[in-house]
Amino acid sequence: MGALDRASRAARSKLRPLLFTTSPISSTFRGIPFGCVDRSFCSQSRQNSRESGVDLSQYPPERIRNFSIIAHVDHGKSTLADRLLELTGTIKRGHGQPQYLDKLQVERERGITVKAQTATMFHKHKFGFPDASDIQDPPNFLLNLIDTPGHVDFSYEVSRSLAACQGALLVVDAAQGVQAQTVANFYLAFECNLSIIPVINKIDQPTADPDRVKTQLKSLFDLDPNDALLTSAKTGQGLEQILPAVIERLPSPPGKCDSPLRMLLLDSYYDEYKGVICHVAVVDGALRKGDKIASVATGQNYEVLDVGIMHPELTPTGVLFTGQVGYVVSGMRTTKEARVGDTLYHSKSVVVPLPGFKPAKHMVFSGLYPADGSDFDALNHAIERLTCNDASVSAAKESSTALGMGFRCGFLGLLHMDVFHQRLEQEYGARIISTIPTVPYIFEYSDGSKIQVQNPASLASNPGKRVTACWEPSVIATIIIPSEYVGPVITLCSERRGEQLEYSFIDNQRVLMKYRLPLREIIVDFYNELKSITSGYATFDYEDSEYQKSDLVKLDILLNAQPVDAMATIVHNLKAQRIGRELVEKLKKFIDRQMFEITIQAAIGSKIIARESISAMRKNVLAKCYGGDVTRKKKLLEKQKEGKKRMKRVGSVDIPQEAFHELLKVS
Ligand SMILES: Nc1nc2c(ncn2[C@@H]2O[C@H](COP(=O)(O)OP(=O)(O)OP(=O)(O)O)[C@@H](O)[C@H]2O)c(=O)[nH]1
Repeated sequence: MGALDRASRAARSKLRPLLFTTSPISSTFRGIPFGCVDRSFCSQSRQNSRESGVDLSQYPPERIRNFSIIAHVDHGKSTLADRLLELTGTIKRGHGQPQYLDKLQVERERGITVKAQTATMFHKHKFGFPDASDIQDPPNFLLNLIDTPGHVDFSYEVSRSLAACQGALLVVDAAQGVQAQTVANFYLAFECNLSIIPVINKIDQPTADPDRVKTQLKSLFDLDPNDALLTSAKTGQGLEQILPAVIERLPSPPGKCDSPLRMLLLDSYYDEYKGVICHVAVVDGALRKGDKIASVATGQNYEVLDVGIMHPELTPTGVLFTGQVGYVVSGMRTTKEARVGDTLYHSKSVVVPLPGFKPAKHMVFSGLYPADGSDFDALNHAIERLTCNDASVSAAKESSTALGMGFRCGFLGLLHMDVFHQRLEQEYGARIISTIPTVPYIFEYSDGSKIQVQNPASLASNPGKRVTACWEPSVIATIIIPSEYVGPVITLCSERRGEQLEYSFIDNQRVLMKYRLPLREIIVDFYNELKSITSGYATFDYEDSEYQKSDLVKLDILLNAQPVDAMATIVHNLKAQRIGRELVEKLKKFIDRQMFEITIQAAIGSKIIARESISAMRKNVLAKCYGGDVTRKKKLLEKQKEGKKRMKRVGSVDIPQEAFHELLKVS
């Protein structure tokens, strides 16, 4: 029985009372007039809770709802978040910037969310409050919305966001229906015991079929079809139901106002002026500017220099109370201090640490080197800063004979790796060379010792020791496709050494298949190929599974008979010949002719399995520049010099940056 089945069974047996809280008003605050809850809580804090006109003392836990928006990629999370921010007046209608919470350049360029973003909204909720004065009063609810990424590589962001929430809007595209990441995200929320409100979005589309989606929600998750809200984030239809449903169906945060402070560190990023800015959820107690706080993880003490909410920009409030989500600046300067999942508390108090988060599991490793060796310090600085905002990346220093000093980095997937590279270049101006991505293999030697290999180069022949066995990580992949594409998908999975575990219809048109696949086989190009053979209709998600015994070999690339450690890779024996040939051909295409002949070889141990050569020639950039203009000649020579900077000299051979990039694409 697969993990999904287990979770599904669990869902069916114990979910019902948990998820379908359909009563209009939760008894915790039914009939409590606004402003009358826990007066002592309000009065003790009023003096310093108004830094920017926002009085957080008006929002005890009963008046707070923390919720995430989760969905498959492109089902409309960020657009829906925009509409909710507009509805509550948090941002102006027609602010001219769609997907407001997708702030990173990489998110805007790729049209995907990669970082979860929190925004605090204030909302006046009238329904169910018999006290008429309540309606006259200012907004009576504080809502923290967390927009999450949809792509499988960023599910760590999703699971961290869910830890700060008590509920989630599960958004499903009315035309596409439930997709692979809808399933994955549902179970993430389910495991966190969140209450779920199903939202069927994009009902304005001509092909929308909300009834079919309701049937899927019922059959897959046992969600009551009557609980689903029908919306269009594009036209605004049905949106007015969302916030009342959030307030009435989701529980308030459970913390204790009069207990010592405990804050969960959710996320952080580095700001040039303020240092590290931490996003926190206040689980118990209250935090004020000037307080002395300590970290459970590092034992270090800090003074709170600034504290506030994301509304949606940083808005100082001077205080955060139980159940609220906001930011804290406390003079932390490095990532090593701001540990995601850490518990922060008042220095002199004694607290039980919060459970924190499971450490991120790195699925893909690759070497990152400065394109120009002298930029190592700059790259070091950039990685240090960026890992502060993306705690799921690991980075350890390593050195390569070919590329000099660099880092071995661990990522959650290939898209994650790609996005990290792009952010390094865009946000920090770093120019990098990355080596062929690899997965963490396990090798056993004749003396019985076992090692995990994250860098193929480190698998150097070990004198006196022979490799006796090896294992590779596998995943359980969930693929949802229209039934007419079943044949090609089965062929693709078999070519990738997959083993079918499940085949079932989720409605009368679509099939859900589960495969066990070696992780190595899906990290490069599997998703693209799957999309192309199913005309874009397939959706795919995976969870890691156990290690499986495998027949692996180290494939070396040699330039002029010298092995290039940065180009070594570990492959399955059966595929070694083809991959070796492809790597050699790619390199031949990208390496320019030089003053001497270059031989490129692929080898397993001492056996050469593929060979190409590039004949000698000096590239004369001035060849077509007949006669006269000396400035034009100078310009061409300058350009050539600039181009050379982007080359990496390995032995005596200059290799352009693109050659390394191209090698990443060989599977
Ligand atoms: N027709 C229609 N299009 C919508 C609706 N909501 C969102 N879209 C469009 O769907 C596309 C994806 O929307 P996003 O809000 O970026 O989706 P997302 O789920 O946040 O995407 P990721 O963050 O990449 O997972 C955009 O082109 C939106 O304009 C809707 O209700 N109707």
